[in-house]
Amino acid sequence: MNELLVDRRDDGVVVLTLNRPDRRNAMTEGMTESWRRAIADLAADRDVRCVVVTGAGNAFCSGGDLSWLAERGAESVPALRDRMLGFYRTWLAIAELEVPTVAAVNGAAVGAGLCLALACDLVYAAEEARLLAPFTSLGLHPGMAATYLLPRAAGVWVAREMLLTGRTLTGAEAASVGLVTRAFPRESLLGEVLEIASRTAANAPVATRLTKVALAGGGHADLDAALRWESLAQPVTMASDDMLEGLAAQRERRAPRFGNA
Ligand SMILES: C/C=C/C(=O)SCCNC(=O)CCNC(=O)[C@H](O)C(C)(C)COP(=O)(O)OP(=O)(O)OC[C@H]1O[C@@H](n2cnc3c(N)ncnc32)[C@H](O)[C@@H]1OP(=O)(O)O
Repeated sequence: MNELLVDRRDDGVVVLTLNRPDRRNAMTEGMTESWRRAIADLAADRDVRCVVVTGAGNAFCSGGDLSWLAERGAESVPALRDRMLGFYRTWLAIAELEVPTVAAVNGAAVGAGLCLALACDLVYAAEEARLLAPFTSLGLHPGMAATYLLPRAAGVWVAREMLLTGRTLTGAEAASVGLVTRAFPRESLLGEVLEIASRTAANAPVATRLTKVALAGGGHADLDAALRWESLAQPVTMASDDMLEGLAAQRERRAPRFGNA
């Protein structure tokens, strides 16, 4: 079975579906390798406008495959360090894509699976989805940038509760504390996300890529850095045909027809 499904839609949206529903889409080495190739392909493809990540079946992703952890073998700490760094970097390469990325958290998002969702630019969850990061109850230090991604998304108090006590949030609770962008009823989640992704994909590609890059990682560190970036990036878009097309479309009350990235 293909553990990662890649669906390229006509509107420039690509849907990546983690596909091990019987194991709640737990990450294996095979899935990780498929992910590495898929992200590299997307990074090189100028026709891609937006990437959606979701899970097959009733879960988003249950994190690292527990059977791999249980059968850890005799690997040394330095060897495990290299392996884990490679694992984290492969999955979090989604954060390096220049196009907007959207997580559709259709069900449980656990540990590294939750971090994968939080590495996306927008995160929408099913209201009843369970979101948790139970590393320490498994005897593990958090990984997959959990100690960075959770406080950044939800603030220190919620992040500490999730990482120290193992608190589980529903999708609705996660939306109310700002851990995710918004929650939808499970049955309408994917439709809503595809609609949002399609709208995002219809915006001017260069302006969208530059905006995504500016916002990645939480935005610029200070006012001056933001002004310096914007005073370079905004003129790039002012000089583009896309801006003329956007203005004409607004004037003529029609949808814009933008060029390629
Ligand atoms: C380096 C990375 C570290 C981390 O990511 S730490 C976090 C590790 N992940 C977890 O601790 C999650 C463990 N799983 C769960 O808590 C639950 O599952 C869920 C909340 C995700 C879903 O619950 P439900 O829908 O009730 O499913 P179910 O009956 O618990 O599981 C169905 C089958 O899926 C297997 N499974 C679930 N998660 C994993 C996993 N992470 N790795 C390997 N297998 C998993 C189960 O064992 C079971 O299997 P069977 O049907 O044979 O009993």
